[in-house]
Amino acid sequence: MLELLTCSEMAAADGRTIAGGTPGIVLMERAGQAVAERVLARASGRLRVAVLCGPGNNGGDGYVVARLLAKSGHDVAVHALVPPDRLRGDAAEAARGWAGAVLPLEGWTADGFDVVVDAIFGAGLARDIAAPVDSVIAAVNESRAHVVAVDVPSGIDGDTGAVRGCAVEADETVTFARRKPGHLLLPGRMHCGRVHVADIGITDATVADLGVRTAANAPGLWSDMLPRPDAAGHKYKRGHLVVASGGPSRTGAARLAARAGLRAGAGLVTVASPPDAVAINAAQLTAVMVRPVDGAEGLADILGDARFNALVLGPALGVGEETRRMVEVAAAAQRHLVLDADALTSFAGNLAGLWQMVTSAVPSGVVLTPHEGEFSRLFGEAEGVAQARSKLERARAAAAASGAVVVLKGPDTVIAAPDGRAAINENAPPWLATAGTGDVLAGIIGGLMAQEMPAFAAACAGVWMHGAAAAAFGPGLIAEDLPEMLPRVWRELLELLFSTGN
Ligand SMILES: NC(=O)C1=CN([C@@H]2O[C@H](COP(=O)(O)OP(=O)(O)OC[C@H]3O[C@@H](n4cnc5c(N)ncnc54)[C@H](O)[C@@H]3O)[C@@H](O)[C@H]2O)[C@@H](O)CC1
Ligand SMILES: [K+]
Repeated sequence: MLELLTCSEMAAADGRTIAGGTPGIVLMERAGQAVAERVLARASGRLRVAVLCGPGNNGGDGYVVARLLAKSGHDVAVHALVPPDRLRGDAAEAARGWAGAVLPLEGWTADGFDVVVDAIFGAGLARDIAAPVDSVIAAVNESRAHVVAVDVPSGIDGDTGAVRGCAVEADETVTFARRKPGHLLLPGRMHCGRVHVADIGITDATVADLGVRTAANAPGLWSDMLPRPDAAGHKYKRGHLVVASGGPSRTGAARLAARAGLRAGAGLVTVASPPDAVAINAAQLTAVMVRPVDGAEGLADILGDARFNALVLGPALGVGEETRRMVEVAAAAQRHLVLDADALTSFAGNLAGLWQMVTSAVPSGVVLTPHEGEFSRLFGEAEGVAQARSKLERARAAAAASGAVVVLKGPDTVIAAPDGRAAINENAPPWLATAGTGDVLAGIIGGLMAQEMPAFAAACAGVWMHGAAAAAFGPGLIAEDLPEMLPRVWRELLELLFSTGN
């Protein structure tokens, strides 16, 4: 159930289900039933419900909801954007099932309603909201009624999560078959409230046949690729991660990443330190080792030892030629690579160089972990990025343009692979946005890759574990706390794996 369907994939799933013998009106009836159940679940007495219906099938769902709630004894008012005789197909049929009055949507006010059912626009939203719907949405958002959105809050683009002009702020959203990207991407996610997924009879096989490439990031996506504790395990079998440190005044970021890599399960972790920063690093490291490594040449020397199988390059490493050469050396040596921060910025405006570096590292896999600023410096000019309609599409275009797995960070981090797979993360609490947490993320992903977890799976798992660690700690978190929460996250993950028999 982790797949996320675009509006056109959802339409295809509807179409195939209808072609398979389930009439569209039956799907609409089930959709309306699921929404009505959410409203009824809250009812302790007679509710005054406003059902706001648009001109398409989302409005059709609304008429079904209205009929079912009235039948259950609630006081229902239908307000519609167009008169029922202007509806077509299933929506027209659903409207015929509503015996009550249909009042205009224009000028609707929230007075006295306990519940608003938002069935104005769903997957068919095609342009920005204009008058008169804009003032109705404003009235919905100002009202104290409980707002239940059908499929998506009206005004939210289901594919991108964008607000088209203005959008309903729902308390609950009932969607069908699977969630859509717009339920997870910001700002859409903030408008949905709690999201329920209702089964309307679209089978798993129908969804599987669509070849969906987008998923919500959760353990089910990658748990079978997680490194497992092995009784016969040996630290040398769990990889040796190298994290490059900046100069004497810029060493903290590498140590954060290194500790996170160790907690993520890498067998050994070494901080590769400029010689003049070795004393500083050594004074603050215990389980993590430190080794003097002088720039790209020094790195090439130590990579003669095949046991150093994964590297994190970038946190506070410095922007420029030397950093770029270090990245190129590591890529040419075909090590698993996580590139963050300064390593990314060192390739700004040099997409061709980035591509060349990534392709020389193949098949080891390269993961890039830019935040928005680094992303635009790196990929602003890349094919498909400027035209992309959403964060999801931008990350996907960047992965295709670079050949690397791209982790585009933020409250709705998107992880995209060059082959088109993508995942949207949703477990990051707001307090994760604090200094140094990006270094920790790079370290976790590097630690998983050191254990030979494939790049896309390691990136997805790393992002999820990072969010779970922050959620487990709670507010007040600083970056140093994150690695210390990983044992708890591991325990929960492993319990989950054993309980599901994976
Ligand atoms: N058989 C199906 O395909 C099913 C569809 N379902 C519902 O159908 C919805 C999709 O229905 P539709 O494709 O008819 O799309 P919508 O009902 O979301 O809206 C399409 C209509 O709105 C108009 N419109 C779009 N943007 C507008 C704007 N900014 N201002 C004014 N008018 C605008 C369009 O011209 C069109 O008339 C789903 O969200 C879901 O609620 C469910 O009933 C389940 C089954
Ligand atoms: K809606």
